[in-house]
Amino acid sequence: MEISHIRNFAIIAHIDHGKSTLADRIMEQTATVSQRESKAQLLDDLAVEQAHGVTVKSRTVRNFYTAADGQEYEYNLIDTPGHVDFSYEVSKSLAASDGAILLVDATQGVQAQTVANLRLALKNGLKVLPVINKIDSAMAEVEQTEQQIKQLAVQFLDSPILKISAKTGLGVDAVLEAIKDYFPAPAGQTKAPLKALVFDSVYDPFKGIIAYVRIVDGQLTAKTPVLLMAHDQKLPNKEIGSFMPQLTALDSLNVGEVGYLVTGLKDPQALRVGDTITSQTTPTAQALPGYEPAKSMVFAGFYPKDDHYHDLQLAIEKLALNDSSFHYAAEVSDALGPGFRCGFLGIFHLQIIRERLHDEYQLDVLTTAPNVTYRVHLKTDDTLMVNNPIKFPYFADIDYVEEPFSNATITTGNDVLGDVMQLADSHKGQLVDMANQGDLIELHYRLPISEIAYDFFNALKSISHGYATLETTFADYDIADVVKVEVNVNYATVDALSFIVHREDAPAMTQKLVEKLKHTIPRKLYPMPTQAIVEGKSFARVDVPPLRKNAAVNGEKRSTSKKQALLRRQSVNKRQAAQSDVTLSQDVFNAVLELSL
Ligand SMILES: Nc1nc2c(ncn2[C@@H]2O[C@H](COP(=O)(O)OP(=O)(O)OP(=O)(O)O)[C@@H](O)[C@H]2O)c(=O)[nH]1
Repeated sequence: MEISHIRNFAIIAHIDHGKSTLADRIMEQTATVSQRESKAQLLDDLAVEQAHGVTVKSRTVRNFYTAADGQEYEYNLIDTPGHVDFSYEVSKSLAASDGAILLVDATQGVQAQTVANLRLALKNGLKVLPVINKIDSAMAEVEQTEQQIKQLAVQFLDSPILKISAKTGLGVDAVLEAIKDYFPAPAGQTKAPLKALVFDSVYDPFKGIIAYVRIVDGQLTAKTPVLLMAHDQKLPNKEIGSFMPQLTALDSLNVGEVGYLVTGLKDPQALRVGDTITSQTTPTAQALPGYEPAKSMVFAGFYPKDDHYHDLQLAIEKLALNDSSFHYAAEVSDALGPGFRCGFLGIFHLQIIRERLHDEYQLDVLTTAPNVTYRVHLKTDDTLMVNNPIKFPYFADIDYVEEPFSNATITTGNDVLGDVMQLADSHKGQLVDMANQGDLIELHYRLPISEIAYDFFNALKSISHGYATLETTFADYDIADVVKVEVNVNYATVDALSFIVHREDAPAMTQKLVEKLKHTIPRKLYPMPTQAIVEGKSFARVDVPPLRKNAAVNGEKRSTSKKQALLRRQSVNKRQAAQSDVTLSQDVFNAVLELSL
C-alpha cells in the first residue's frame, strides 16, 4: 500500500467508554471480520479480559477501508487498555500511531483518564479526533459532554467532534471517513535503510517470540536478514505479516505499515520492547529512541504451589515478554523455598498476572503481602534498596528509611469532594493544590506510594460511585517512619509473612493481623502462640486454639500421671513445631494481604 493511503491510529478513552466495541464495529464495517465473529468482542480475547470485561493487552488489526472517494486505505488500528495500571501499554501503542481517537462516553462525560490519555497523545505528537460515544443511551448527555470536550483543549479545535453509538453502529461511517481526512499518513522514507520499532511482543509456543513492529523507514521483506540493534543480535528472519486480526503472512511490510515478525528467538529475555530492527546488509545509522522502561511500584513474592518451580519460572518469563511492565527476580524464603520477587505497576496489575498464570499456564501461586521499595540508610553509611521485607535490615542497624512518594492528581465532582479529601487524608496525603477543570475539581496530592498502591483506587471509585479518577507519577523518595512486622508462630519466625508498615499504624494493624491468623493458621493438637513482633517486642498475640482440648490445662478429672504424660507429649510437639511446620496456605497470606486492602 502506498504510504499516503496508510493511517496508523489508536483509540484512547477512560475505562468502559467503549473502545473495544468501537474497534469491533470498525473491523465489521471494513469487513475485516464478519458480524458473527465480532459478536464475541474479538479484541478482548485473553481469558482475564473476558472475566473482567476490560482490555489488558493492546492489540493491533489491519483493516482495508474503501472511502467515499472510491480509494482504498489501509487502517492499522491499535486497541489500548483503559485501566490506570496499564497506562504503560497505552503509551507504547501511541508511539506506533500517528493519530488517536479520543472516545468519551456521553453518559459519563470527560473523566480524568480521558484527560490523562489526551495529554499522553499530545505528548507523542498525535492528532486527536474527539468522538462522543453511547449517544443511543437514554442517559446520554451529548451537549454537556461536547462542552466538556471543548473546554478540555484548544489543541483540536480544528477537528470535528463526532457523535456515535459504537453499539448500534450509528455514526461510525463518519468516523471512518474522518480517520482518512484528519489523521496524517505516516512520515517515513521509502528509500532509506530499514528502521522498524518493536512496540510489542508475544510468546507463541510454536513460533517463539513474535515482535510487533512499525516500519519507520525502508522496507522489511520476508528475505531481509535482520538485526536487533540493542544487543547487536542477528536474526534468521522466519516470517513476516500483518494482523487480520489473525496473524497472516505477507511478503513485505512497507514504510509506515504495522505488522509482525517471527523472530525465531526462544529466550524470552532476548527481545526488549522499544528496540529497533534494521537490516544486516544495509543497517541504519541510528536506532530509535525506544521507550523508558516501566517502573515497578509494587512488589510481592510469588511461590509455586506443589513444587512447580520450573513451570512457574517458564510461565513468568513468557508473561514478562508479553507484558514489559512486569518484572521479576529469583528469591528464596525459609518458609516457602525458592520463588520470585515480582514487580508490578499496581495491585490490579498483580491480580491480573496471578489470573493469567492460572488461566494460561494452569499455575496457582502463593502470593506474599505486597510492598514498595524502601531506601534504607544504615548506621554504617551504607544505603540499601529493599523490596523484600525478608531482607529489611535489623532495626538497630538502621539510621533512617525513605519511601517512594507520588504526585497524585485526583479529578472528582463537587458532590463527593469532602469524602475524597478525607480518604486522601487518611492515606497520609498532603494537599498541594486544587483547581477547577470545567465542572470537575482537580486535587493535587503528595502521597506515599505504599498508601495508594493497594486499595486507594478502589476506595476512591467506591466513594465517588465510579466517577473520580486518579493519575499518579513517581515524585521522589522521602523520609518515612516505618517498621518491619515479623510473625512468629509457636516461637518460630515465618519469614514469608513479614511486612513493612508505618510505625503509627503498627499497633492497630498487628492486632487485626493476629486476630485473622487465629482463624487461618491450621490448628494442631496443641495451642500455638502467634505473635506479631516489631523491633524485638511483641505487639500483639493470640493463641491458635488446639484441635482437641488441652487436657493439661483444663480442669478435667484425670489422674496426675496421665496429665503429666500428656504434658510431655505436648512439649515434644512444641519443640518440633518451633523448628518449622506451619502449613502456609494462601488463606494465611491473605490475612496479611487483606490488612492493606
Ligand atoms: N448504550 C451503549 N453502550 C455501549 C456503547 N458502546 C459500548 N457500550 C457498552 O459499554 C461497555 C464497555 O464497552 P467496552 O467496549 O468493553 O469498553 P472499553 O473502553 O473497551 O473498556 P476497557 O477495555 O475495559 O477499557 C460494554 O458493556 C458495552 O456494551 C454504545 O454506543 N452505547
